[in-house]
Amino acid sequence: MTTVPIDNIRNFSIVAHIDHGKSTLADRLIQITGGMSDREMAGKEQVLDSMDIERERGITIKAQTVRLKYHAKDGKDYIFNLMDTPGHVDFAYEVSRSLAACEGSLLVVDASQGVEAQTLANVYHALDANHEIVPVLNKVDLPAAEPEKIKQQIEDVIGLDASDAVMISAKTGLGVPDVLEAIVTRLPPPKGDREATLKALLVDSWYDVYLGVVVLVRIVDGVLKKGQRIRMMGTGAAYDVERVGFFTPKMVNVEELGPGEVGFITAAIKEVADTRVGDTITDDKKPITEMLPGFKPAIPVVFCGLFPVDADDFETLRAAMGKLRLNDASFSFEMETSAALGFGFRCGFLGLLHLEIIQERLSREFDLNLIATAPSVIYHMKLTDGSEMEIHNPVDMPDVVKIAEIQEPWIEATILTPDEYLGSVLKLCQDRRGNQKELTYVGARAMVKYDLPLNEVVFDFYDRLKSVSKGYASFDYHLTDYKPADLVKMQILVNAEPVDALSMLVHRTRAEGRGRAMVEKMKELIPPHMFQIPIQAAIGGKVIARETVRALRKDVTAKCYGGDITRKRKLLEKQKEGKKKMRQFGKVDIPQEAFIAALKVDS
Ligand SMILES: Nc1nc2c(ncn2[C@@H]2O[C@H](COP(=O)(O)OP(=O)(O)OP(=O)(O)O)[C@@H](O)[C@H]2O)c(=O)[nH]1
Repeated sequence: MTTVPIDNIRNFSIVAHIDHGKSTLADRLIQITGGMSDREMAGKEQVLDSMDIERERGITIKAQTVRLKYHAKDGKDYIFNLMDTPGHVDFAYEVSRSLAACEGSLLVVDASQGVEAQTLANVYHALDANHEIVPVLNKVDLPAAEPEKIKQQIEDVIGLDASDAVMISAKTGLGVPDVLEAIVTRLPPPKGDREATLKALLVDSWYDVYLGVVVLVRIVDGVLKKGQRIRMMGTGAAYDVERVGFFTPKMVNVEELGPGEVGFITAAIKEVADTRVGDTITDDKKPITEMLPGFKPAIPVVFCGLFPVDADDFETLRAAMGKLRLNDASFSFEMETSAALGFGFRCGFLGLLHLEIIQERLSREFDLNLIATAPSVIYHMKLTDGSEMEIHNPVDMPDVVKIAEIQEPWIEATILTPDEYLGSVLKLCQDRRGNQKELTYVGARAMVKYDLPLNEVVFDFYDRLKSVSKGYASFDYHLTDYKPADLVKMQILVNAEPVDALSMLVHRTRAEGRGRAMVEKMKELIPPHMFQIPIQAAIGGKVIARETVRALRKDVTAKCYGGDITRKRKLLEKQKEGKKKMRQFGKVDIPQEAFIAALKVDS
C-alpha cells in the first residue's frame, strides 16, 4: 500500500476563515473516500464513540493528517494526504510548516459571508508556500449565498482566478465530488527522489499516553523505514524508528514511507520538547548536509501570571500546566510568587488567542478557578550604562533613572468590518495609539490595516472589537518591529502598599485614564474596614488617581438610601460571600473580584 507512484499522490490542506466550513468539508472528504463508513458518519455520536475508544487505546489522540484513497474519473487510484493546519493566527509558524508539507490548498470561503481577515492571512501563507490554490465556495445551500459576488471578491481582493471555483455545500454534500476531482486535476503531485538519502520535514509532534511522542513527517527524498536510525538535524539527537504509519483517520502501521508521503513515526522520544517543528530528519549513518529551510523555534510573545483563586489548588495547577505543555512546547511557565496573589506561575504564550485557549482549558478541563494578571509583552530596555535587557514582567523593571530607552513590540493588524461599524473600529484603533496604513473596500465591507502597539492589543482589544462591531469584524495580526515608547510603570497602592499583581507598563498618555478606572473599580469592591483605606494609582512617587474606601460604620446597610429591604439583604449577603474569598493584603482584605475587575477595566 505504501509504494504509490509519486505522481498519484496529492498533499493538500484546507485554508479558511473560522466557521467557513473547513471541518465539515474535511469530514465529507473522509466519508466519501471511505475513511469512515456511512454508519460511522451518520450519527456524530458514533464517530465520537469510536474516537473515544481509540482514545482509550491511545491510538489517535491527534490525527493531524488523514490519508484518503480515491479512485478518480481517469480510472487511476490516488492517495490524498489532507493536512490539518492549526486554526488561528498565533500558530502562524506551525501553519507555515504544515503548508510546507503540501503542494496545494483548497481555499474555502463561505459564499454567504465572503472573504474575511483569516481567509486573507491563511491564503497568503499558502501562496508563500508556493501552493496551487483551488477556490471552493461553501454553503451554497444557504439562501443568503452569493457565489458570483464572492468569486469576484476573491479575484479583486486576493488576485486569484476564481472563475473555476468549485461550488459546494459541505453540509449537504452537494458538489463535494467535484472537489475530489479538482484535487487530482488541479493540484500538482509532489516531487522527490527515492534513491537519494533520507530528507524529511518534521511537521508536528504530540504526546500519546501509549505510544509516547508521535512525530508527523513529510518525506522529501529517500525512504524512512522501520528500524532505521534517524537524526534530527536541529537538535542533533539520533533515534531508532519503532513504528511507521499513517492515519485514515485510524492508525495504520506500514514498513516504510517514500518520497512525497506524509505519515507518522515513533522512536522512543521522551518529550515533545525534544522534537522541533520544522526540523529536518535524515539518516544517521549518511546524513545530508543541508537542512530544509525555515527552521526556527516558537518564541512566546505574551506573558501573564496565573494564580489559583484557592491557594490549595496550586499543585493541581502545576500538574495541569505540565500536562498541557506535553503537547504544546510553545507554552512556557515558571513559578512566581506574588504578595497579593500568593503562589502561581508566570506563563508565556505565542499570542493572545494562545493565552485564551490555555486559560480556558485550565478552567474547563481541570476545573481550576484562576486569576490572570495583566498580560505583558516583551519590552526591550536600553540602560544608561549601555547594557540592554528584556523585561516581560513589570515587577522586574529596573529603576527609571537607570533606563535610557524602552522599546515595545508593534503589530500590523488587518481588520475587516461591515461599513456601518467602520467609525467605531477606527476610533478603537486610534484610541489604542494605532497608525492607520490602509483603508480599502472588499465588497460592502471595509478592510483597514493598522500599525498598533501589541501592548494595547493584549488588554481587551478583541473583546472591544467584537462589541463595537456586534461580532461582525474579523481580525488578524502579525508582529512587525520594536519601536521606542514613552512607557511608565504604573502601580496600584492599597493602604499605601503597592499591589504587585496590578503593576503594569502603560503609555504615559494612557496611564491616568487606566489608573483612574482601576482605583474606581477597586473602591467599589473592597469592603469597608475599621479604618479608612486609600486606593491610589501612582507612577514612581507621583499619585495620579485616588479613591478612598470609608471606614466601617456600625450598620453597613445604613448608607443604602431609601431603605429597600431586598437591596439591604443583597448587600449583606454579598459581604458574606466576599469574606470567603478575600486575600489578606497588609491589613486589608481584598476580594478576588477586585483583582479581576481591576484587570479588566477599559479606559
Ligand atoms: N448551511 C450550511 N452550513 C454549513 C456548511 N458547511 C458548514 N456549515 C456549518 O457552518 C458551521 C461551521 O462549520 P465548521 O466546519 O465547523 O467550520 P470550520 O471552518 O471548521 O470552523 P472552525 O473549526 O471553528 O475553524 C457549522 O455549524 C456547520 O454545520 C454548508 O455547506 N451549508
